[in-house]
Parts: sequence; structure tokens; C-alpha cells
Amino acid sequence: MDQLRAGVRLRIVLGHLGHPLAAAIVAHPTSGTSSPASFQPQQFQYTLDNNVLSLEQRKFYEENGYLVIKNLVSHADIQRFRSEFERICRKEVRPPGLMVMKDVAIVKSEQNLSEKSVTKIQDFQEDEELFRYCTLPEILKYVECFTGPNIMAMHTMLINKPPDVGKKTSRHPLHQDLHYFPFRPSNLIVCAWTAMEHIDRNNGCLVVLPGTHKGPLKPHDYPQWEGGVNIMYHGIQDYEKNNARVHLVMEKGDTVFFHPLLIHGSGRNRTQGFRKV
Ligand SMILES: CCCCCCCCCCCC(=O)SCCNC(=O)CCNC(=O)[C@H](O)C(C)(C)COP(=O)(O)OP(=O)(O)OC[C@H]1O[C@@H](n2cnc3c(N)ncnc32)[C@H](O)[C@@H]1OP(=O)(O)O
Ligand SMILES: Nc1ncnc2c1ncn2[C@@H]1O[C@H](COP(=O)(O)OP(=O)(O)OP(=O)(O)O)[C@@H](O)[C@H]1O
Ligand SMILES: O=C(O)CCC(=O)C(=O)O
Ligand SMILES: [Fe+2]
Ligand SMILES: [Mg+2]
Repeated sequence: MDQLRAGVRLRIVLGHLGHPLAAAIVAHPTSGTSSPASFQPQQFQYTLDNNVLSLEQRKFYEENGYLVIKNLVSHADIQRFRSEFERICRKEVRPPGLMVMKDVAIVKSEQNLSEKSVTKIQDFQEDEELFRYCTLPEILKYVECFTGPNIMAMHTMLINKPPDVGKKTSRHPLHQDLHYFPFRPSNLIVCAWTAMEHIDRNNGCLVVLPGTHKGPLKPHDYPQWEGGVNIMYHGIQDYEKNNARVHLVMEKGDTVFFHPLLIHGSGRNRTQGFRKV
């Protein structure tokens, strides 16, 4: 079923991305022709020309593969997303196509669905209230810097990282999102990740390996972890161990945009709260 759904998305995305890709190809100078003196070799590979990002922000994304925008989504909107998530957990609404995931450490327990048993929901595109996130002008304004103006939401999730029960199963292993995406080109894909509360290393913030978006898609597999691993939480086995991890401390509403080849993950949640993004 997952493959079928992915196939449907692939057909949709090709129709839409075909044109920007073609445009990008014709924009490149043909090799062998002499360049006019004014010709500037293409300076930016991962961001598009528009007036939203400062030169400094563009250079940061080009170099690091991610960009944090402080205080981007309003607390009022975040409260609405939170309320809708709680309604979904209480089964007051059942959006078609929605996938509800529990943590592997509690999946076999008899608990009813509640905010305390759902690790994450995926594919909320049919939920009008949650899908508002993908239509927020402040989000789209930045997304466009990476994708161009013809934008399609390809995958959606609300992550509710549970308190770790001691088995470290609340961790998300280091991975590249492109591993899960059957569509290209990768430079025209971006992830928007918004903190719904203060997030730091205590409750398991996003961890990134800056600059890894310049490398290839690496092989992914289940990590060799003793406490158990969540279904489909694949990780990279041979990541550069001396590549310094950067922990992104974020406030409610802060949003990080990152490239689908950027290696990232998140640590365990040592608090009793459910860390939401
Ligand atoms: C555009 C493309 C984008 C694709 C996605 C792009 C993501 C972007 C990249 C971000 C990185 C990620 O987040 S990657 C994570 C992506 N995650 C997923 O795709 C989630 C996939 N989730 C699922 O398929 C479902 O939620 C299930 C199968 C886990 C639960 O489905 P269900 O139908 O409710 O079935 P259920 O009976 O509860 O469970 C079936 C069996 O699975 C086990 N099980 C249930 N949950 C888990 C779990 N968390 N970890 C291990 N095992 C589990 C149960 O114990 C049971 O085993 P037994 O009793 O049979 O022994
Ligand atoms: N030695 C390691 N081997 C494999 N993966 C690791 C290793 N250290 C960290 N990771 C991955 O990077 C993520 C973030 O690492 P981090 O050290 O921040 O998390 P943590 O070990 O769960 O928490 P903390 O170190 O804050 O107690 C982890 O969830 C894990 O996926
Ligand atoms: O929030 C997390 O724990 C990890 C999220 C992630 O990997 C993603 O959003 O792609
Ligand atoms: Fe990811
Ligand atoms: Mg650690």
C-alpha cells in the first residue's frame, strides 16, 4: 500500500516539477562556448533567486543545508494545530488517509489512543485544520526560495515525541529524508519543521550534520539498537563520526528549513512532556 501511494505521488510530482527542471537546464551555459566577461559562474546551487533571503541567509543554506527562521509561525496557529491533533487522538475526527503511529515501546500495550500513546501522525493532507500549516503565507514564502513558485506538499507529519521509557526508542536515528522520497530533483525539495514549543536537547531537539546535503544519498538500514527500533525509522550506518552534530535549540514558532539530503535525527526525550513539531 505504501508503494502504491508513493507511486501516485511520483506521477503527480513529475508533472509539476518537469517544467522548473527544464528551465534550470536551459539556464546553464553550454560548455565549450566562450563566456562574456560579465558572465558569473553559477554561485548558488541550493537556493533560487528572489528577494526573500538575505545574502547571508542564502550563503548559510548553501554551505550548511539548513536555515532556522525565528518566530515564524504564530502561537495562535500552533494552538489550533495542537487542538486538532488532540481531537484526532480522541478520535473525534478521522481524516481519510491519515496514518497514526505509536512508539514501539508501547505499541503492544492496551492503552487507548490518546495524546500519550500517539508518537506521530502522517499524511494529514485531508485534515483542513492541520493542512492550513502547508498554506501559511509565512511558510510558503520561504519554501519558494528553494522550490520555486510551483509548490506541492508531498508529505506531512505532526511528531509527538514521547517521554523515553528508558529504552531510547524515542530517538530518531540519523537519516536523509530523500531515502523516503521517490521523486526528484532533490535541490527543489525542502522540509519545513516548526517547533510547537521550546525544544532543546532535554526533550530531543533536531540534530543536524551541517554540509552533508552536498554529499550523496547514503545506504539506510535499521540501527543496531538494543531497546528496539520503530518501524521505518531507518538510519545511516556509516556517517562521518567526527562530523560534529549540531543541536538546534528552538523556541515555539521557530522553523527550520532543510535539504532532503541533510543528515539529521533527534535524540531521546528525557522529559515527561510530549515534544511536538
Ligand atoms: C512521499 C513518501 C513519504 C514517505 C515518508 C516520508 C517521511 C519523511 C522522512 C522522515 C523520516 C521518518 O519519519 S521515517 C518514518 C516513516 N514512517 C512510516 O512510514 C510509518 C509507517 N507506519 C506504519 O506503517 C503503521 O503506522 C504501522 C504499520 C506501524 C501500524 O499500522 P497498523 O495498521 O495500525 O498496524 P498494527 O496492528 O498496529 O501493527 C502492525 C505490526 O507492526 C508493529 N508495529 C506497530 N508500530 C510499530 C512501531 N512503531 N515500530 C515497530 N513495530 C511496530 C505491531 O507491533 C504489529 O506487529 P505484529 O503484532 O504483527 O508483530
Ligand atoms: N554513537 C552514536 N551512534 C549512532 N547514532 C548516534 C550516536 N550518537 C547519536 N546518534 C544519533 O544521533 C541522534 C542525536 O544524538 P544525541 O546524542 O543528541 O541524542 P541522544 O544520545 O539520544 O541524547 P543525549 O546525548 O542528549 O543524551 C540520536 O538520536 C541518534 O539517532
Ligand atoms: O522531529 C524529529 O524527531 C525528527 C524529524 C525528522 O526526521 C523529519 O522531520 O524529517
Ligand atoms: Fe527526517
Ligand atoms: Mg548522545
